Amino acid sequence: MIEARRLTKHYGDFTAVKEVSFTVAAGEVVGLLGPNGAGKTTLLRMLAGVLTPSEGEGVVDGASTAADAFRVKQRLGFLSGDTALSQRLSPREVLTFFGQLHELEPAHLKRRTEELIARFEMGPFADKPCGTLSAGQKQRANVARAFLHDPPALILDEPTTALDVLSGRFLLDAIRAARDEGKAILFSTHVMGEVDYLCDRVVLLHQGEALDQGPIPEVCARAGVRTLTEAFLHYLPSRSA
Ligand SMILES: Nc1ncnc2c1ncn2[C@@H]1O[C@H](COP(=O)(O)OP(=O)(O)OP(=O)(O)O)[C@@H](O)[C@H]1O
Repeated sequence: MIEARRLTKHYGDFTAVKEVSFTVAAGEVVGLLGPNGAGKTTLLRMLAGVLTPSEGEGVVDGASTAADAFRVKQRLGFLSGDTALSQRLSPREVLTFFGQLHELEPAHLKRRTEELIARFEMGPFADKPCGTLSAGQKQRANVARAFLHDPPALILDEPTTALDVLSGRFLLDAIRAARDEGKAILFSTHVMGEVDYLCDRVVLLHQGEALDQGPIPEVCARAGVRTLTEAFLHYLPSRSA
């Protein structure tokens, strides 16, 4: 459903992502893990079709990010780390605006907007200008926007950023529910607890390279350790030199 095929990104002489390949199947949550600067955002932006790879390609639901970026945007919900909501519009207006861009039928869009406002507990602030909302409230609106057109694939860049423990848990449960509906979900994080709670498989990224990938027990077993944090530490000394 989501596929990275030898994705590579050079910024001048610097290689931010190097020949990374993996897949995310329908009904699966894959965690992209890596320390600051590992290349997670760069990789996710290439897969979402908003950043052109230097080499390789991304595929979402059969559509190539290079050849068919429009279809990729139809089939994908993308939560970007730097999404800025219009300061003057309310979350309800933002959802309506993006639903119109996705050409959702008006009655369906209205129902879907109400459903997401209820599901993400946005009622108390749904009609306030986004410029007046807290970071966590804005993040809920952004997540609702990614879910709006009910895409079969979701790419979420550090979705729990700015959320308190309760809101974060609430979002992780929403991701699980989406997985159970058969969606393919790829999300990035450096919070290992989220990964244990949510992920069927992980991709460990460091300095632009995939160190290992697979189900958590297998990744840990290959590194000869018990936790993902230890798995990272196992690989890092030889790479950071
Ligand atoms: N436009 C750019 N020009 C040059 N270098 C860039 C650019 N964008 C990102 N980089 C570099 O590429 C590397 C990977 O950045 P990226 O934002 O993908 O990492 P990340 O894993 O998402 O980090 P974080 O967890 O801190 O958000 C970093 O060294 C960053 O400085």
